[in-house]
Amino acid sequence: MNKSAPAQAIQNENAVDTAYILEARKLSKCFGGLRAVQDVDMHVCEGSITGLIGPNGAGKTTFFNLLSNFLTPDNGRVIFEGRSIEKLPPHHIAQRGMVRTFQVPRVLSRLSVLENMLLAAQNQVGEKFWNAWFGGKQIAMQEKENREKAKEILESVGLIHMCNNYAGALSGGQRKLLEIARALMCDPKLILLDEPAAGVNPALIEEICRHIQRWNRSGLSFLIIEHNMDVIMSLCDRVWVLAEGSNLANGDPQQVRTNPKVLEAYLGSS
Ligand SMILES: Nc1ncnc2c1ncn2[C@@H]1O[C@H](COP(=O)(O)OP(=O)(O)OP(=O)(O)O)[C@@H](O)[C@H]1O
Repeated sequence: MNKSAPAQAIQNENAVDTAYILEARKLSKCFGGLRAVQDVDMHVCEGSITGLIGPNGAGKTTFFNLLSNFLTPDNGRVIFEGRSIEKLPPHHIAQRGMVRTFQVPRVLSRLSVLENMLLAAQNQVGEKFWNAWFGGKQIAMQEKENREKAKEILESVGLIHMCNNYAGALSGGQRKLLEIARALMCDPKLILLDEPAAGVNPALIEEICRHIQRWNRSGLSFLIIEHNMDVIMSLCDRVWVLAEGSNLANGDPQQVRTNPKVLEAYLGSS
């Protein structure tokens, strides 16, 4: 894991830097006349925790939607582990190892916590599994493995005691945790987290941060949108700043925090 990899300029359209697990090149998206994301470049170094910040309406969630192809970019490329993914459907991107969460967690309220986890595993095995293993015995074996894996992950995030409860009975913070736990069922290499601390009580925020650091130590990379600057400052190696849909700045958290352009963008938006 290279925590102190220096930023390297994006060189030419086809050169791929293998130190970057994810790279966005000139990504753009308009909604009618509104340029929500405009020519945005960004990279995430392998093994890093990278932050994405900016005032409300800066284009952060739209940018996540473009990275994960929940929205089709008007222009630009998304490169994950050296290969273009901007034309792949979201579930194929997840199978390659990049998974995301949402600002408002998308848990299935009327399924149990455990069932929510098992659904994520089905996405992971996808067509490959169903095509290759049509026999009931193999499916049963796979289900047993998934169940064990789900319980292990739930245990590690402190939700195991709720595994048979409806997901709808979880608190807002616990839903965020379940969404991250569900992402782990896909054995990701990179997780995109959209505001993991929003609406979460301080004790649970600390717990979520500790989990993120623990998973990161074991090799998982993160890209995190977050308004809570304490979270960004304590977790991130590098921070990218968007304002009005464009790149404003990037650097280590301290550089970004004291950058006059960044301060102005935030103060100007209040
Ligand atoms: N589906 C959509 N249709 C039209 N406009 C949209 C759509 N999604 C986002 N926008 C607009 O694009 C701009 C960027 O929105 P986005 O949600 O990406 O910002 P954000 O930085 O994530 O904001 P916040 O921090 O408040 O969540 C906003 O002006 C928003 O109103």
